[in-house]
Amino acid sequence: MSIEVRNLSRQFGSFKALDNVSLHIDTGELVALLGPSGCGKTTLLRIIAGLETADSGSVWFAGEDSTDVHVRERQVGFVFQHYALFRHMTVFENVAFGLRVKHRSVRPSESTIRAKVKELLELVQLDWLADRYPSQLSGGQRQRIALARALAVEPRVLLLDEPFGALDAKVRKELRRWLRHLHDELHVASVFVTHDQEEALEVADRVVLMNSGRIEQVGTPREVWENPATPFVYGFLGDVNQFLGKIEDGQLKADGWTFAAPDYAQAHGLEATAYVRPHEFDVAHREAGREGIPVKLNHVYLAGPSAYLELRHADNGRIIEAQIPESQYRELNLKEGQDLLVRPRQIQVFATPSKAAA
Ligand SMILES: Nc1ncnc2c1ncn2[C@@H]1O[C@H](COP(=O)(O)OP(=O)(O)OP(=O)(O)O)[C@@H](O)[C@H]1O
Repeated sequence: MSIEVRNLSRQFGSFKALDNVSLHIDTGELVALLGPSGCGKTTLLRIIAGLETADSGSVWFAGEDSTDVHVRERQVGFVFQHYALFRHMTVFENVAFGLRVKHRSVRPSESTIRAKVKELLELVQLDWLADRYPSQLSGGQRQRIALARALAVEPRVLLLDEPFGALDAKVRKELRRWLRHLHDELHVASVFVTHDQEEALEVADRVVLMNSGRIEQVGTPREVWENPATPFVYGFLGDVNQFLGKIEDGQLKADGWTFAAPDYAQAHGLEATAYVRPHEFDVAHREAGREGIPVKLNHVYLAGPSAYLELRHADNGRIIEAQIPESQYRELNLKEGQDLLVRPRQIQVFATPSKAAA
């Protein structure tokens, strides 16, 4: 079932938690809401679920206006970060709960409930834990049971709020891959909230980047990573170097380097910033006739297949961070204190927001 939200806004007092948010999610899509703490991710998820109401805007399920449909009738399955299972119930009874509390007229028979729970436990690959209590499970197992419980009522959409937030890095990684498989099997529309960019980029079909109650960009992981639409997205998805300067004739001059800025061909004297990711620099020794930004190698940090170089601009002392393959670091025979040149391979220029708006 597709989900659509149109022009949603929500204020808490004078604080705008959501500011005119519109989004469409297709059946079968797994979408990540990604952004810093307090940007409105959970509020958006809760409004989609029907747990929270918007001040204005609408929520559509399968093309039908569901803004005023009660949470119970929306057929959504939820999983929250600290979604406590019922401690006094076995795993089996936890998963059966949503079916047992159905109104008598629609409640399945006991044998149907038992078959359904068994099937769900097999789906989350934990059927062997049916008789255990939540306290006898690991964190990852508990989250999978919470998912099985959410799925018991056959939700048409699955909403997950930081479902793996409280788990350690290794378990998180396993569970997010597993979620991806499960989602594909179920073919529902799923939305999950995360502030972990790696999690969003690895698992989701599309990523919705949120900031201060607004959507900054929606795209596939590749689109948002390769073509960040705004400075915020650039900064949020990984490390980035910034070069501040002024645009003249479609070029940004900053830190002794000329950055192409074709989007601003007509601008003159406009303040702007070039963004360069650490791995988008070529690094070379300084030689006569070779062009680049002159830097000194301050410090090298080796981490597995990559070498992280902390470089200091030779003229103004500003720090530039570069990342090169460890093999290249060895080939270049780099030593701390050496004079080097760096050349940006890929850049993006954005006008400084306040000036652009003026
Ligand atoms: N019931 C409420 N009353 C007042 N303010 C609220 C309420 N719910 C949320 N807010 C505020 O709205 C903003 C957005 O909250 P929300 O929980 O949606 O953010 P989030 O992006 O999910 O953050 P996090 O990643 O920290 O969970 C926050 O500043 C929060 O303090």
